[in-house]
Amino acid sequence: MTSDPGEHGVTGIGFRDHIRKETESNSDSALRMEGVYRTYGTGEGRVDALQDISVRLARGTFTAVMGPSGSGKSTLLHCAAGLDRPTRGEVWLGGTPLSGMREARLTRLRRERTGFVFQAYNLLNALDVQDNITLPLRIGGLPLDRAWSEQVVSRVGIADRLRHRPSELSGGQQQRVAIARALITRPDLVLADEPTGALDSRTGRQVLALLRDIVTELGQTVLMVTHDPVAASYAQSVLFLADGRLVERLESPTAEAVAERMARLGEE
Ligand SMILES: Nc1ncnc2c1ncn2[C@@H]1O[C@H](COP(=O)(O)OP(=O)(O)OP(=O)(O)O)[C@@H](O)[C@H]1O
Repeated sequence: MTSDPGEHGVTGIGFRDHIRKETESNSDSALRMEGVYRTYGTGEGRVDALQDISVRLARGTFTAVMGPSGSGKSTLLHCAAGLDRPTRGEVWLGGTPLSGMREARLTRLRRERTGFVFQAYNLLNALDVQDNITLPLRIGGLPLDRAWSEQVVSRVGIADRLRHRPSELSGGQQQRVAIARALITRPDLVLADEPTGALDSRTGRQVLALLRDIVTELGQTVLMVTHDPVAASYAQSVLFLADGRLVERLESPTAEAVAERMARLGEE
């Protein structure tokens, strides 16, 4: 059998396959970061907040980010969400590369493709629960998918509170509303920054179980920054940062294994 190395040779096929696979795997991924650096300041005041970060989050996965204070966790979250731009490297959100994107388009993409859950809930008390949940749609001029909205509201367990104001809800209920708001656009990536930081441990665990359930039951992808090894143990994998570098990835973490890694990285 003969073959034309120009058309079928290892190099030609390999290269085309490589490009095709890259494109496919990027759209399979909720998030991909490749060789990401983020440097703040110059000279004496220079801080290398992220150094050579490469990571890929498959859709429908729950990943925690841990590391000592100042290790770059928030910077990683912000670069992943397009809130901050890497100094070097590339970020793909749901297969779309973010570098070079104009600010207005990046803002739109962020509204449509990411959902944020904060420690402090950040709900608007002037609006009732229903309007808080659908606010990202109104801000982004996006249509309401009624079936998805009902599924989300019922899954987070606040269907009987839709006409209440956030101040009339417990902390755990408010965080559930915030999770529903993060999900309403059916984003590529839900970013959670210390989502249980303001909750007692029992309520915190219920919120973590909910985050895990939106991954397994609704197919969402969650990236969560936390200081708490128990919180991290709800994720399917944990990324450990130290001095801006990704130093370890732990699969199927237990709280004990996470705490042990953190102690090694110098944090109690
Ligand atoms: N806008 C900025 N300008 C200058 N330095 C910054 C800026 N943002 C972050 N840094 C620095 O980058 C490093 C990483 O910060 P980052 O907030 O990502 O860490 P972190 O792991 O989230 O910390 P923590 O757990 O304390 O919240 C720190 O040294 C921080 O001081």
